[in-house]
Amino acid sequence: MPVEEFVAGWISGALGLVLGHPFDTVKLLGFFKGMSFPIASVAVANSVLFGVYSNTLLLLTATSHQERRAQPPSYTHIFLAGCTGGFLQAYCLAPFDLIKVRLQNQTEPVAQPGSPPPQYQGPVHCAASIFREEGYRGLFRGAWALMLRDTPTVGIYFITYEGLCRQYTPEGQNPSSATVLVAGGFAGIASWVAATPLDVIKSRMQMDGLRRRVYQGVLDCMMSSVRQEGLGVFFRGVTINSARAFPVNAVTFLSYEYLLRWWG
Ligand SMILES: C[N+](C)(C)CCCC[C@H](N)C(=O)O
Repeated sequence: MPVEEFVAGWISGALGLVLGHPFDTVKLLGFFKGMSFPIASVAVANSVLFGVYSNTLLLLTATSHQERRAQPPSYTHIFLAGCTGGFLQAYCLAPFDLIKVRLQNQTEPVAQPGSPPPQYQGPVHCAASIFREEGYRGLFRGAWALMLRDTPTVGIYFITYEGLCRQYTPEGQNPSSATVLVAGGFAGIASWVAATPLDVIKSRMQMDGLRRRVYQGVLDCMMSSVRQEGLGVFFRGVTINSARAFPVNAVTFLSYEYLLRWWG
């Protein structure tokens, strides 16, 4: 199994994250709080995403990444490989994403004097507390919603990226840096716009169970959110998600492409 895609995915994910982290946390006014933990987890997830995508394409089309410019894979194969990558990365990401959401949600904009200390002291303490209070399955709270969010939307991610690259690149050539940046940025926006409805539901499921269980499952969470807040609830955060997605994914794809070219 070619491993360079996993390594390139690892590094490019980390670079993208450094850029995206302030956007990710600004929703909750915490800014650079807890940077090292997301770096590690996003790097792992991105490595799985790109590694599985590329190796699934290899299985489906029998072309390695070096051969793909000369023999471009079909969009159906790109979509299927993307969905596979999205599905498996969601599984690996689930506990890390849960911890991230729990830590971000306890961020107070201004520490209130005399207020009780935060429930979780850091990622390890958070994981241990969830395990103690909610069991092993507690670490996978919201994982279904995460898989539903990422399986189709990572397919959309790679289709958009490849489609835009092909549009602006003469046949058989490598896309220019500008093309990779723009195609990567728009791939990020397209997949995040599509992912936002389930992203909202996923985060609610992950926060559920902290005090008492409110939702029965993904569908129940969707229904009660719509009932209480209207359809607009599915677009909560779509602007900030898109603003974050452009630079993060422009840098992710640029570094991924260049690392692979550099390694041959
Ligand atoms: C599928 N979904 C839209 C959720 C993410 C796809 C892009 C992944 C990238 N690491 C990022 O964080 O933007």
